[in-house]
Amino acid sequence: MKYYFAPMEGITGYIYRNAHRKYFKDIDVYFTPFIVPTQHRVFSSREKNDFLPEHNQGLEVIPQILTNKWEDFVWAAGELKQYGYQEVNLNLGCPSATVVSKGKGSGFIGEPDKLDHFLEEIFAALDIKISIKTRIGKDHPDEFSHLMEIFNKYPLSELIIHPRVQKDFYRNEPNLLVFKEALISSKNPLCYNGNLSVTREYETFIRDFPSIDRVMMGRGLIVNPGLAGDFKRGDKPDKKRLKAFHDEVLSGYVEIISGDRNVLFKMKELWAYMIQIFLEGDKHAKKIRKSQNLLDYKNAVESLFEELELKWNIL
Ligand SMILES: Cc1cc2nc3c(=O)[nH]c(=O)nc-3n(C[C@H](O)[C@H](O)[C@H](O)COP(=O)(O)O)c2cc1C
Repeated sequence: MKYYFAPMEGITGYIYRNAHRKYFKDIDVYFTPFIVPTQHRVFSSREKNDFLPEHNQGLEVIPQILTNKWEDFVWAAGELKQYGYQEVNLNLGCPSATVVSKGKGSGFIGEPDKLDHFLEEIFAALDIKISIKTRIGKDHPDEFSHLMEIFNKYPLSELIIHPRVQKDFYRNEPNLLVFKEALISSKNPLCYNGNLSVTREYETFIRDFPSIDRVMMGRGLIVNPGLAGDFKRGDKPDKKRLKAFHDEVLSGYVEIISGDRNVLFKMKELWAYMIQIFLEGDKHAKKIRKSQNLLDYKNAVESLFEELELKWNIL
């Protein structure tokens, strides 16, 4: 089984990815949060810093592109190839209103003819591997069989399916029935993504889909950065490793982000997930949320690691 770290905008940038790689070795491929090429033909400095090879040493990284203009995709993929990337990923999943209203992300799968034309152009123009990360429809799962006919026309390096529709956002259960049909109809290799957050869910999934050889995890990995090691070997990280990982992420952000407030914003977003592996974390989570400067924040985190137990040490 290959384990992919899902792209997560605002969270899985290069600081996070490098810290993760240092303390948790089980991820085969990291995907960058989406890059949005524009007609100005420049990447933002945030985007560029994220994909620069010197910021991704020793990591297997696939940059993800979000656009519905084939010319912009071709430009961005061509640039990324110059930086040494051999594969890029197209985002057909982002459900956010601002993206969808522009016909991008999961908005793009609501316009299948336009998508087909886009794919025709990019596959004709590019000499680089292209994968797709998609939802199963904009409004309804019934849309997926037609989308699959389109995907099947092109030699994707893989099709990553997050079996929800745009309107689900991240709610509701992934539609495994549609995924099962995709397994039969896809001419391209498939990767599954969605709600693989604990061993029980993973074991049920691999029992039900024994032919799948790659899975992508997002939120579950932010909650428990050691999730892939747990899936592989039942290896659950201890507090020492989690703390060292946390400290590495924090010092990375302190180095590149100016101002406590902005650093704390990033760290607090992480804690919204990480707190879930601690028993009875409410009081400590509140202290972290309320911290206004780095000193308060560090004290709150120190006392959390000292005082709280990890859920799996008790169960
Ligand atoms: C905060 C957040 C940011 C995300 N950013 C991206 C993104 O940049 N590109 C993308 O394809 N998916 C993005 N996703 C979706 C995830 O990659 C993944 O498909 C989703 O979380 C479902 O997988 P999970 O149940 O394992 O979390 C994002 C999800 C969240 C919650």
